[in-house]
Amino acid sequence: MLNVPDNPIIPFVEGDGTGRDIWRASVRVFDAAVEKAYGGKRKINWYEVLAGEKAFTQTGNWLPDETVAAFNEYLVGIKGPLTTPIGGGIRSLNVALRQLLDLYVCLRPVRHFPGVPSPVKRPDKVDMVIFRENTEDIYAGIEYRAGTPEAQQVFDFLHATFPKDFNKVRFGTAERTDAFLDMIHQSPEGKVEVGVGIKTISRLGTERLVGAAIQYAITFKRKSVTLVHKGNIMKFTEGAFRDWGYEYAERAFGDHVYTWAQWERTKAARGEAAANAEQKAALEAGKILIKDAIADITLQQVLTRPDEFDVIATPNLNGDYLSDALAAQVGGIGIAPGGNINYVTGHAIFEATHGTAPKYSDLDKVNPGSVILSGDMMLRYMGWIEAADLIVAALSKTITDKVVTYDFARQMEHATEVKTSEFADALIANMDVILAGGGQADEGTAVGPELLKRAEGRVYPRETVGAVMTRTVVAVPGDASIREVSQHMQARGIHSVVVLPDAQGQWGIMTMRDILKKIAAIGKDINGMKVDAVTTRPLITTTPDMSIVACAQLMLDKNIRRVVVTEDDEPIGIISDTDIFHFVVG
Ligand SMILES: NC(=O)C1=CN([C@@H]2O[C@H](COP(=O)(O)OP(=O)(O)OC[C@H]3O[C@@H](n4cnc5c(N)ncnc54)[C@H](OP(=O)(O)O)[C@@H]3O)[C@@H](O)[C@H]2O)C=CC1
Ligand SMILES: O=C(O)CCC(=O)C(=O)O
Ligand SMILES: [Mg+2]
Repeated sequence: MLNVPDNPIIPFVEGDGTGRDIWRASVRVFDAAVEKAYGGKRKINWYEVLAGEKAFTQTGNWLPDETVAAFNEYLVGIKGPLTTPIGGGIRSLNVALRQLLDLYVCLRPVRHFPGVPSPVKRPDKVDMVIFRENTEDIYAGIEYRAGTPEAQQVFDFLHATFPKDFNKVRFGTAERTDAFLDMIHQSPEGKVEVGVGIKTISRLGTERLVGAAIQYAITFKRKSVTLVHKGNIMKFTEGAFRDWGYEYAERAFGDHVYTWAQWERTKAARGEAAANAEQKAALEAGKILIKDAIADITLQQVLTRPDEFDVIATPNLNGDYLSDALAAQVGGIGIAPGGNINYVTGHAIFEATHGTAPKYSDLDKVNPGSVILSGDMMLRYMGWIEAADLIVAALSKTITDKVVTYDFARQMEHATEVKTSEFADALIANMDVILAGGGQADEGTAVGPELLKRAEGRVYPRETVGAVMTRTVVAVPGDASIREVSQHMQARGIHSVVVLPDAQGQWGIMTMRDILKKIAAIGKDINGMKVDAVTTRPLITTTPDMSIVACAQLMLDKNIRRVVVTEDDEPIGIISDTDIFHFVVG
């Protein structure tokens, strides 16, 4: 757990290209959220450090030592994207920072915000968290340019030591090169031009990454961790990643997980039915399923069967591909946040998934959402949950208000297209609306209240409850502290939460009014009280297909102002008398 002062120094790199516009907008959002959430009690002291083009122009160095030292000293930082030239020039500064600070997890959550346009039918089904290994693999950059003495030395070594393997380098000798040129009627060249890269994946590197993913799944009650690899082809790197992942899961988290490796062993010993029964029992007992998938089919299945993927742990390059591909499903790279984290030392640098998008540089045009949400991740990492919640709630509201940048506007009807800076203005203004209680309920966040099944993306007939209800429900356990939950309700501008089923399996509801009644009865001190103390059970519920008129009658008959909407006995929305009033008045 980090010990964060109220006025922490946080180093930042504004970034190249569009990084400049995005940073200017995002930092205003962060400052406003902290100011509004803590009434001035907390404030971030931003400390600019240089990297990339700005660093080179000012110091002649692309990544000055002072920058690395600052990230090292202050533990938590944030950065904009930095340009990496293709095919030559400097190596990635982004990768260098991850390696220098040993930020071994690249954490990239991918989830859909209601109203965000998407190329898929059910973006709401995408709720995945990518744990990308961040320090190893081919991405680490041990490679040698074709025709250099270094490349030749690698081939000479292979030739001398592993001649059979060397023969697999298709154009590794001048003879083989010229034989092919002859076949296609071209003149011989008498030379070898083959670049070479080295892929390394270690047991320890795999274990710390997979361990972080499983720990995350345990903490946030996720259902599965999928190890995504290309181990059928790269057996001793990606295949080992899978095997070490399974071994570590069983060794370090045996009480919490059930692995497909266990399933295979049981199947071999006692047959498939026994293995299936074992897995079923383990999952029913709340264990997390550790499974694996080969990378190519994964890229198809995250599209066709997104609900089968939850937490994903994967080597570096797969994670790079997967994170951009998945971002597309929930609105694109403009809203794809991330963090590079070392959970052992606590060092973390948060940054968007996207790059510098150079064609839009300095146009005040691109979406700052991904850096804003990276800041949200950073604030959560620091334990400043209230500020983070405020950012997410205001961002969500700004999008549902259809105030969006070009990337969303070009896919939406009746959107108001705004500049990067104007999006930040709208978001900050919405923080006040949220705090005044006028916002929509936000989706549950990773910490605290959890989000229940979502109804986003579904269309219900006019004049039914489904068409009018608030389509997200925040649920809390009955043993949560009322104070903490009330703070969440305040930050999100919501007036009620549902309460997870009790021992009898009955859902409950706690409204702001319930809390007020309690305060009126026992005085202001709600410290130490649990949600259960003011929860009403069982719930009075309706279904999304009930007519608005019938629902209004239900509220009058039962003398209640809010009804929870359920489907398959699970809450999917809440409808209030105010919602019905607004609908009727138009
Ligand atoms: N961590 C980092 O610092 C990273 C750095 N890079 C570097 O960035 C440079 C450019 O890379 P490139 O491949 O062009 O990828 P980019 O991610 O920079 O941009 C590709 C496309 O993504 C869309 N896009 C990117 N950012 C946003 C945003 N904020 N809002 C809306 N749309 C956005 C744009 O799409 P459209 O054209 O459809 O509008 C853009 O043309 C390279 O040098 C690369 O190495 C790349 C990734 C990460
Ligand atoms: O370092 C770069 O330029 C690219 C990095 C990248 O694509 C990523 O981390 O996702
Ligand atoms: Mg990338």
